[in-house]
Amino acid sequence: MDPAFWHSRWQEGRIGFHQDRPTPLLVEHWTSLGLAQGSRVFVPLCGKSLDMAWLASQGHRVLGVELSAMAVRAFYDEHGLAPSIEQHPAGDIYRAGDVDIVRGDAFALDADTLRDCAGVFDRGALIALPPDMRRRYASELYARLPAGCRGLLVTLEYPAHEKAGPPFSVPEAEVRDLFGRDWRIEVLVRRDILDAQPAFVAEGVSSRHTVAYRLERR
Ligand SMILES: C[S@@+](CC[C@H](N)C(=O)[O-])C[C@H]1O[C@@H](n2cnc3c(N)ncnc32)[C@H](O)[C@@H]1O
Repeated sequence: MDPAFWHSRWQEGRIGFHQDRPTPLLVEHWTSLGLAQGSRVFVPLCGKSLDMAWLASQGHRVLGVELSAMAVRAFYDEHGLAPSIEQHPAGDIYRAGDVDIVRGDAFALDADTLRDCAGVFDRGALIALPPDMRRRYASELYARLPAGCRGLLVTLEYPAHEKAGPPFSVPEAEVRDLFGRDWRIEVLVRRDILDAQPAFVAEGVSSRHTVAYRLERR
């Protein structure tokens, strides 16, 4: 899961994680977070996700971070936007409309950059990382988000011995272990998605759920 792994996924077009519509759980549950119009939302490991455009359409300012320049450029191209590009301590920052994306390593983002993020949306981010990186991700990156920040975290759960990640299975106990000290955690929904994912069934996976959590930074 080092940068070379993700760069080659983008270069070779192996981006099965990309969805051609906003994440349904985002659309269903985002308003329950009660974030104000105009507030800034952090989208870690954002790819070229349509979730960023959807959040902007809801009146948010969006801050994404993504390793792959190819993904960042594709996001703006596909929305007919011509971003400005400036230097940022963590990499280049692309800006257009209400969506800013830092092209760089999420772990290099400092607290100052994340200070005004009132919200965070995490889909395909925590679960894209292997266990040791998930611990760093929670204890370093999420730790830089400000008190009161509210988030929607989407995870996957499946018998981990039945398939190698990514995406990794991240059970509720691990979410509570990673985030429970600094974040209030509430399960919003746990949904059985095995029937909707024939590729997983073909690989021998016997159960698969997606879980949406509401997070609130203490
Ligand atoms: C599984 S994809 C999910 C992308 C997006 N969240 C979505 O739902 O389509 C994970 C993304 O994280 C990016 N990534 C991986 N490690 C990263 C890091 N340390 N910093 C920034 N981006 C990273 C990859 O290039 C890839 O685009």
